[in-house]
Amino acid sequence: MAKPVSIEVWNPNGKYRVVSTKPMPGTRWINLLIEQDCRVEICTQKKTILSVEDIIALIGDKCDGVIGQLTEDWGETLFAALSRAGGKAFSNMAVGYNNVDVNAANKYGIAVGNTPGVLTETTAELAASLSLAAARRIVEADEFMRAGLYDGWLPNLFVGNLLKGQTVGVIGAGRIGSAYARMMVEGFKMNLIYYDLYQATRLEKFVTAYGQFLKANGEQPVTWKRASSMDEVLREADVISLHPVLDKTTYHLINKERLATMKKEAILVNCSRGPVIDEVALVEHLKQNPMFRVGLDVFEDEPYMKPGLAEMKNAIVVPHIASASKWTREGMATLAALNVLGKIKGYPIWGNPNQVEPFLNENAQPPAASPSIVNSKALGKIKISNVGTVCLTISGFAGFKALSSQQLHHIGA
Ligand SMILES: NC(=O)C1=CN([C@@H]2O[C@H](COP(=O)(O)OP(=O)(O)OC[C@H]3O[C@@H](n4cnc5c(N)ncnc54)[C@H](O)[C@@H]3O)[C@@H](O)[C@H]2O)C=CC1
Ligand SMILES: O=C(O)C(=O)CO
Repeated sequence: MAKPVSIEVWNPNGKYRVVSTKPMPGTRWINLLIEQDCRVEICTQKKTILSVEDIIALIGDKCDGVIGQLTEDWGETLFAALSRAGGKAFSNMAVGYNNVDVNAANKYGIAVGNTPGVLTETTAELAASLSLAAARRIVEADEFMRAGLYDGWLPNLFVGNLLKGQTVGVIGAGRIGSAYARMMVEGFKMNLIYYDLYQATRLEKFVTAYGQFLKANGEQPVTWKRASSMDEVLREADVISLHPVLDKTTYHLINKERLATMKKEAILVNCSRGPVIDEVALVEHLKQNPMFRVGLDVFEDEPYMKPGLAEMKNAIVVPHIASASKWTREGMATLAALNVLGKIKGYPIWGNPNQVEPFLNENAQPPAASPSIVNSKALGKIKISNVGTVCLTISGFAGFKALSSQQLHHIGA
């Protein structure tokens, strides 16, 4: 039997019971829920990662929906418990949902939400920060300074890499990978090589246009190339940033053999998920190649690092903070809450999870829709088309009913 968990309750008389497994930034998400007759219960237990038993205790006998975290194991056991409690909705407060067994959720008819878009630029900025910090050895130099070792300017002190004119490689050029690529190309005039299962057309157009602009101004134009294999990126790029989803196809994408194909002085950045890199192989590679550098936000056995990593001077390690800007974290909380609310209220699903701005406008009511439900197709949920209607502010289900048939379609229909 799990110990009782401590909770904070908002709007105790609300009709729908929504549980958040963690306090989340801001209050807008709470207000949006209580305005719609939800009783909001927030777990305030001083324990960073809640166990399945803890969460079962939180769900209790009656629960309409849960907002959870990427550190939690949302599988058969939890979805069965949520279903028994009458729950119909779960949302991760994260865009990645590799901690969620979506098939198990489908089995119980539970909607699974995530929070795309609002963290794109923030996460890309951290990847860019790690790239720069690694290229210019900022963490090593900072430690040196604080240790009182600086006794005067020297021609060879902390010499790093110039990014301008080098090649940036992106693996997984989706929302975040493309945003990172744009930052590195525009900010540092790097050439781009990327690998993704799909063509990143907008990104290609951006680099082409920027290259033309530079050329027109008498500068060396930047270039882009879509690689036909990931290995091509690893061989050619000077800085490589990983941004794919974590699934069976990307587990240990970077392993001993692939590390060996990279340039000896390359920089590798990971702001996706830890298991995309074989971290044991990485530690060995860092030991053998002191000029090879990494910037890591995520770890294979998070929150732990593989033995030896913490001692490596050529590794910069930060604790999974890539999405940690105030605006983004508050926005993630809002999207997660609205995903759960949308299902409870029977709203349709927003048609384009890449255009979530209307949900984030603090001066307007959010659209009556769930911003992003990843298993909408399996649940046969109605999608609302927001193409060209990003300012749509229908309020309530009646507004949704009033939409024309062109604006609604069944997924897969
Ligand atoms: N460190 C952090 O705090 C954060 C980490 N993330 C991670 O970043 C991931 C990506 O997020 P978004 O860019 O929003 O998702 P996205 O879905 O827009 O992009 C992922 C891209 O990976 C590509 N991809 C999938 N399998 C691949 C493969 N085998 N090889 C190459 N490319 C492949 C997809 O085609 C897609 O373009 C999330 O799933 C999450 O795990 C996201 C936000 C913050
Ligand atoms: O959204 C995600 O996937 C995260 O990793 C949280 O920042």
